Amino acid sequence: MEGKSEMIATWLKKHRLIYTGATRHPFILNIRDGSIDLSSFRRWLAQDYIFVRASVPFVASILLKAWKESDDSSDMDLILSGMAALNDEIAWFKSEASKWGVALHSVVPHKANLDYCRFLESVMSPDIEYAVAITAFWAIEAVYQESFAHCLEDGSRTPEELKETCQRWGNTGFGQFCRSLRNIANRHLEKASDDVLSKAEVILIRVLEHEVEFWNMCSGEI
Ligand SMILES: Cc1ncc(CN)c(N)n1
Repeated sequence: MEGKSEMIATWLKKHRLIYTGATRHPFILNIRDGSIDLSSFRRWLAQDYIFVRASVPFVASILLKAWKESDDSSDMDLILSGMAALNDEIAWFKSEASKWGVALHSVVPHKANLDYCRFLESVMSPDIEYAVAITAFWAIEAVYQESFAHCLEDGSRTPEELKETCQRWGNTGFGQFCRSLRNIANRHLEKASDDVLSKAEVILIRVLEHEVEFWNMCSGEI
């Protein structure tokens, strides 16, 4: 096995194609170039609300794993701040939905969303090691950070009414949060057995696949 000190960088190089597929999906490129169909945006808003609610027990399970398995108490502080961010996110979705005329209580989850939520639930199992689960958490957050930050870069023509959404995940504070998660994941992967490393690599690929399917669903492609 090659050097274990920056496993995430090694895997991102190896799986660059799917990573780019998740972070530069047409749904995001259409926000960035201003051609997004607003019915796709509404679909995203409704479906992502369901996903964010399912993320709460997922992040809680990681908090529990950190408490049991981590040698560094600052891991818990970071994960707890991620929980607090989810609380804000849920409130934001509610107010954004009322702005866009989306009735959140009557949203039916699409298959890609159900599959992704089911996957989250599988990672909550106590059998899944902390290093594996934190790798999944990092990947889930990093895809949104990289995607929405791209919509705010110089040269983007993101519609004014979508800029707040892009800021939510594309801001530098969230970027720092993702870097800290990545550092924690790397630190635990460095000490992990080859068996755990293989599981973490597979989980990373699964997250990226689910993210692509999620964007496809929002674009109305499935
Ligand atoms: C599908 C998806 N992936 C990631 C995130 C960022 N928490 C999200 N809100 N939704």
